Amino acid sequence: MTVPILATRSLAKRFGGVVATDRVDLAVAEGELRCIIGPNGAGKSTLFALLCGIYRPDAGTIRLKGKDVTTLPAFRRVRLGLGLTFQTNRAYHDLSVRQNLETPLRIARADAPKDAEERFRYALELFGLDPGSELPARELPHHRLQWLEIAMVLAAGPDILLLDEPTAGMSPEETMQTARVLQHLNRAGLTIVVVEHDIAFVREVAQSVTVLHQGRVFAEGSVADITAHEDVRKIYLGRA
Ligand SMILES: Nc1ncnc2c1ncn2[C@@H]1O[C@H](COP(=O)(O)OP(=O)(O)OP(=O)(O)O)[C@@H](O)[C@H]1O
Repeated sequence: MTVPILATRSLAKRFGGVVATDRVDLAVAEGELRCIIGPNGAGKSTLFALLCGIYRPDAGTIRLKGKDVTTLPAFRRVRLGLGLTFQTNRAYHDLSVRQNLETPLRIARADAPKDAEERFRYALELFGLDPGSELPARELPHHRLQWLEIAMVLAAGPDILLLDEPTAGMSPEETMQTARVLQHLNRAGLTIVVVEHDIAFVREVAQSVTVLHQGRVFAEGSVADITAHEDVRKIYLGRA
């Protein structure tokens, strides 16, 4: 089997007496589009923070492109090819769209994948973002600001995109458009992992889904498998 681009082994994180992440094994193959879902308090945000390097795990390991990154801070993981977007938008609101995009382009990774630039241009086109726009980012509507942030991350040439609830605060139409763009980018070769609440979005994009519940991997499979899974339905209804 080829080495997964992102993998965890027995990953665990507790906060006092609360086990937020409990022996999580995750293996994301190159080229995959994986959604990580789960009901409130399932441990999604904690897992995301562990994968980014914001939290240090209490136990277990994280490998990125085969390299053990468990103790590496976020910026070192980004240099290795992890592209990150958070729930709070990180674009510079006082800078123009052009300036926001130029900054990450200047610091693009020297060993970025060869088609990274092409993917970035493709994303701009799909999102309808003009890289020469002098409009201050703060004047963009919320969904376009989120798209700008994804484009900024792509400008740096990641091998894998890790997104935390990218459609939070978007209308159903904006959510579906975001889903379609991520699908296109995935078909263009980008590996994408999305932590997401919105089931309609997950149905639209995911090839594979990991369901967390009480910090553990509760179920894993295709969208069809997961949506038909009786116990998954129960945990969403709070009955498991
Ligand atoms: N910093 C923290 N201190 C204490 N407990 C925490 C902390 N962060 C998370 N937890 C607890 O860990 C568990 C998992 O929380 P987490 O936020 O990761 O879940 P989630 O799936 O992202 O939930 P939501 O969908 O509501 O955001 C919860 O019981 C939560 O209360």
